[in-house]
Amino acid sequence: MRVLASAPAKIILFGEHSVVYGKPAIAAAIDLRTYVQARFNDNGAIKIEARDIKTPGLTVSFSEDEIYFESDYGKAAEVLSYVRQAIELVRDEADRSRGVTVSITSQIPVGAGLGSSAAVAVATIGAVSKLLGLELSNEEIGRLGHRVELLVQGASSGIDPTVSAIGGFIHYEGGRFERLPFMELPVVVGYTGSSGSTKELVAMVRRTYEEMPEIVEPILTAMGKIVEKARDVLLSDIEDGVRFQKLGRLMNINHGLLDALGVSTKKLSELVYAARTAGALGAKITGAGGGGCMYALAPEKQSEVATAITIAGGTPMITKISREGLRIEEVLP
Ligand SMILES: Nc1ncnc2c1ncn2[C@@H]1O[C@H](COP(=O)(O)OP(=O)(O)OP(=O)(O)O)[C@@H](O)[C@H]1O
Ligand SMILES: C[C@@](O)(CCO)CC(=O)[O-]
Ligand SMILES: [Mg+2]
Repeated sequence: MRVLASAPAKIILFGEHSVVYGKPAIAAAIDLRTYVQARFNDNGAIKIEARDIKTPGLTVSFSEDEIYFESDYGKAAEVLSYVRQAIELVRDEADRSRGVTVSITSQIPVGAGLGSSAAVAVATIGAVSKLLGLELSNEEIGRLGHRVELLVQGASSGIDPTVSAIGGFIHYEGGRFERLPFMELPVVVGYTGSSGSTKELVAMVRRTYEEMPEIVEPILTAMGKIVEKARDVLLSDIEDGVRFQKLGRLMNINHGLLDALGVSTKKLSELVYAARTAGALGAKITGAGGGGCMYALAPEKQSEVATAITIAGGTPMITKISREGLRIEEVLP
């Protein structure tokens, strides 16, 4: 038997980092996906084939007529830890005796703030649980995905695996989510081309918080207030033009506060300012930062903003919100 599952990337519209401290956040699934195929193998082991993730620490030396390979197995194992933990959690719930092979292909840039870790965990749990005959709802799979992130990262709010599992638009707070009405948002994502590790960025913010709680706490509180205002704007019965203007202002304030926490980079800020100059109503980091992506809200200006992001040295992506979360694509005997 073979099962193919897929799970989407996400953007955090408002509230990354502060959500780790129990404040609310708003996120949406987008139409980039990670695909995971799971099948049984005969040797009782876990085998992972991750084709589009670079193997770190591989050194190749050439001499006269010989080639030597040296690999840092520790680093390679660390990179696959989300997939491995996802498989282990499902085997703990079902059957540890059967060997499982998992093959991954992904459209989501890694470490870019678009939730690649959550998508790979959720798609793996979806495929392996179906293979092992467990009937889990997408919500339950989102909760298991949160456990994977906690085990690997040490800290995670759970918003990324939740939105990847259930899709659409959500308001998330303290482990609970509320679905927001679906709407098309005219957004452009800008990728800096560099990556940041969510585990390290969350730990860095934690250190700053512990050093200066009297300064960082009000920043996190303000971020939570931005999210509540944004939720009111998203739910209110106003004309789209006014709605986008209000959201744009809130995005710009949220970006400034993320910058104050130290998670922006020169390149991210350049893309943010380039997008605003080209007519975006708002632009901010999305996800953990430290590289990765920003997004801009640009009604009727998406192509101008995409061009400005390219000129500033980034890669623009005009994405759509994905209504669907985890999806079982096919089950073959
Ligand atoms: N296609 C993949 N195959 C295997 N592992 C992956 C894949 N994509 C992501 N990962 C795992 O996720 C890690 C990156 O996760 P990280 O949380 O740091 O960034 P992100 O999820 O892309 O961004 P953010 O958390 O800010 O949204 C990689 O180092 C790797 O361990
Ligand atoms: C930085 C963070 O807030 C969002 C990462 O997409 C981490 C988390 O919520 O677990
Ligand atoms: Mg992640």
